[in-house]
Amino acid sequence: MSFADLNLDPSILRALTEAGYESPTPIQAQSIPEALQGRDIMASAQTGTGKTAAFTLPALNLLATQHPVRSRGPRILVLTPTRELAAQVNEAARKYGKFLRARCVSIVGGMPYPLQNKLLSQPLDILVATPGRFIDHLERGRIDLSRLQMLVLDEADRMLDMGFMPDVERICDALPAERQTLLFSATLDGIMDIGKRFLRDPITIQVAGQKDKHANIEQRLHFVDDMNHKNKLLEHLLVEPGVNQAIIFTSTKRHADLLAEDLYAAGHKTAALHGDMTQGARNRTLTKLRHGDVKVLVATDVAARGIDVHGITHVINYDLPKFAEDYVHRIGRTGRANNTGIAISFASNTDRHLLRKIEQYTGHKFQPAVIAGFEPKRAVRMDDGEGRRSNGKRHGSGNGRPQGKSGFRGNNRDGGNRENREFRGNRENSSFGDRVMREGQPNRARDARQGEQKTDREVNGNSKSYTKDTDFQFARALTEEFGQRRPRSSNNQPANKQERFGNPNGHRGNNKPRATGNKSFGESSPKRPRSFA
Ligand SMILES: Nc1ncnc2c1ncn2[C@@H]1O[C@H](COP(=O)(O)OP(=O)(O)OP(=O)(O)O)[C@@H](O)[C@H]1O
Repeated sequence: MSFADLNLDPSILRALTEAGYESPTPIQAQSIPEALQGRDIMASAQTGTGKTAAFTLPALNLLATQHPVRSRGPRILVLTPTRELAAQVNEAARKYGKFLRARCVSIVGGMPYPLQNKLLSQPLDILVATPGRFIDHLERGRIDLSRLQMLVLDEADRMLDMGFMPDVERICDALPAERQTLLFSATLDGIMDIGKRFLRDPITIQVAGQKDKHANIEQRLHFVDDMNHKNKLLEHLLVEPGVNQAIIFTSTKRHADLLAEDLYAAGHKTAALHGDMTQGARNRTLTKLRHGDVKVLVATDVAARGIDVHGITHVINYDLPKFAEDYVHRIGRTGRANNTGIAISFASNTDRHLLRKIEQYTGHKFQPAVIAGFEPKRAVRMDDGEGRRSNGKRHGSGNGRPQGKSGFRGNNRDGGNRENREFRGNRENSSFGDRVMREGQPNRARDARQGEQKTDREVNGNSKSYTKDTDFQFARALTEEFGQRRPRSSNNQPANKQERFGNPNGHRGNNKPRATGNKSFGESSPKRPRSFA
């Protein structure tokens, strides 16, 4: 099938040819004809399979016909759970709607109101928004909904998880009842109820069951003894041939910052991406990732959601996600648009319950892999319902020596010959990530210091303290900011990991580069923390 068979407006076909698209992906081939018929749709497909175009193209096709009502308001509203995703959808709509001269605007939280007010006062066709900021503008009477024909709920599963459904309900109540509604999600599990509430007689389209998904992503698992082992393995993996760009996921924003700083100091073009950064900083980091100026992104779940960057060859789960759905979204940052990718997860024996949840969700059974020179010292237990045990599958050349194209310095997990290590000066006897490691382990001296732990305001004038640490707390912060939202139940878990861990240095962020001594990875010297590339 070709795009020409889909009955799309010629100006859209021209834009697709210019984008280099030859034929529709399965989700596009199935959704576009139904959407063009005016049907409401609930659709799910694997990450990276072109869901954005699956709803954007029929939405744009509406614009080829003039609306009878002459007003300025949007004809299409796309709601996304995150700001980054909104920016990406907006960009895609502009690309595909280039020859239609579609007027697309993105309105998200964290950006100044005056500019958004100005954008909303101009005539527009497609409005891409996060629910909270949309409601803000709606309540202030800044959005004219009289022409609205189509609502798209993108990443509906995530909107549900992040507690946006009450907002979505309020928005749906305000929209014309005669609209068409398209719902796209990575999974339809738990979404059916939403379909009944917000869609009219929807057709359900599911491309590949959960078990068939991600065939193009090689999923590896490495058992690790401790943080030190994890860091050595990470150092090794990042310099393996074939790594173009990588996203490393950590469980906390604080750890994302620390790991990014240390990787940067080790010579990797690294940046962090998480919800404590300003939206401007998040956008700049993503632009650098897109341009290849950032090679290693250390991110948390919310911030990295939906990132579509072609060069990402590797996803590394430095910490396993707490929710199996997040695993699927993480690994989906690689292997996009028919490419292949590698997803590597680190786990210890205490993570087995998380592994089991992921296995149940994805239908993919992990076979622990071992890289020569990086074998776990503790016996690996991969128990499942059948009592399976494994000591790990050997991965790599198996010549007994660690691999890596250059600068390997990791086969020395107990310290050993530290003179040859890169981190000298004030970082003697440490490897990158050691601070992350120290933060993750019990430390009496540090615990004793906890009472005097400083906030960032005290240290560097930044009002953010790192006491709120997980993405789910970020979701909660959004809830507090915009009212009404219902964070998922696990938000109520003991929140303050970071408070428990304390801070080994008593403070952070003095913005001074650390001495890095002989670097083996790259040449540049660190100049500042956080946005390092
Ligand atoms: N028909 C096509 N031919 C070639 N490339 C395509 C086609 N459709 C989409 N793409 C490209 O595939 C990539 C992934 O598309 P998209 O971001 O829409 O995936 P997705 O399913 O929404 O992923 P996620 O669930 O992770 O957000 C994009 O870079 C897009 O440009």
